[in-house]
Amino acid sequence: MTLLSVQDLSKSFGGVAAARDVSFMLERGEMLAIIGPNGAGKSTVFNMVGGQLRPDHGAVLLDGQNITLASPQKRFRLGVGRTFQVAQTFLSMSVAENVQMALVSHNRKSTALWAPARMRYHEEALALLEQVGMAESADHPCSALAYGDVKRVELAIALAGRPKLLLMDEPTAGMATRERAALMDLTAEIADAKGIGVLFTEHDMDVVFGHAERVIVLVRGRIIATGSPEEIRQIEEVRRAYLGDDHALEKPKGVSPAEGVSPA
Ligand SMILES: Nc1ncnc2c1ncn2[C@@H]1O[C@H](COP(=O)(O)OP(=O)(O)OP(=O)(O)O)[C@@H](O)[C@H]1O
Repeated sequence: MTLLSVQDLSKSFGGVAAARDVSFMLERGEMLAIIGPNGAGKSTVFNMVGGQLRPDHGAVLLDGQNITLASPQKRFRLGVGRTFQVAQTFLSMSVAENVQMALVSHNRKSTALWAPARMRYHEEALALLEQVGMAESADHPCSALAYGDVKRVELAIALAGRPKLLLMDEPTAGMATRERAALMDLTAEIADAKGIGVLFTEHDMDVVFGHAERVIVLVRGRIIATGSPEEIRQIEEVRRAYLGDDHALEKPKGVSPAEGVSPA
């Protein structure tokens, strides 16, 4: 069964139609990017999938279950994980404790029991940190990490909820170019291994064309194209939507989009 099915989602703010009849599907293990110029409606669509915004009409189905009106918390319990544009970690806590908190929360234990919970889920947290290459920093405070490493910890936190679907809002914002490719390679590897569908918005076209398997192009709230990165790059209408940024749709230098960008 299709993991995520988005059907005719529409949302207006006053007179502005931010999303108009947006429909798409996402399969397990797939990396799907939503791109579009500023104000195209990317965040609006993303937030309707995540539950932060209620659509005017249309439906969101996860594994066939209608979650259109479910709260973000309910979606989380059903397997929708999310990372944010600005990483959300507790800086004063250690790397491991941040992941343990997420495990406690996923297992619905009250965070009021946090003191004894410090001992709980330590092994599981370490296993998740191992997956994102951060096990060696388990005891460091998050505040001591480089930003790219914080984003890896955030990925481990999202994985603690055992998501089927991972929503990543501008995952590489604020990161150096090499770190961007490495984070997205890691995400693709984990998504593939665990069969997690990943939906992400992204302004960096190198990231999009190097790491998405499929791309949706939104312009003024409407999907104007869907296809592989190679197909999307060839569509004249898409090129026009990006006029003013002549090189936005060029191939990343020396990289085949099918192979992705190699980690640094
Ligand atoms: N809460 C809101 N109230 C009023 N208008 C809104 C609201 N949220 C979005 N809009 C409008 O809806 C349209 C789509 O906005 P949205 O933020 O979804 O676009 P975006 O593609 O994510 O843009 P960006 O790339 O700049 O983040 C824009 O015209 C925006 O001004």
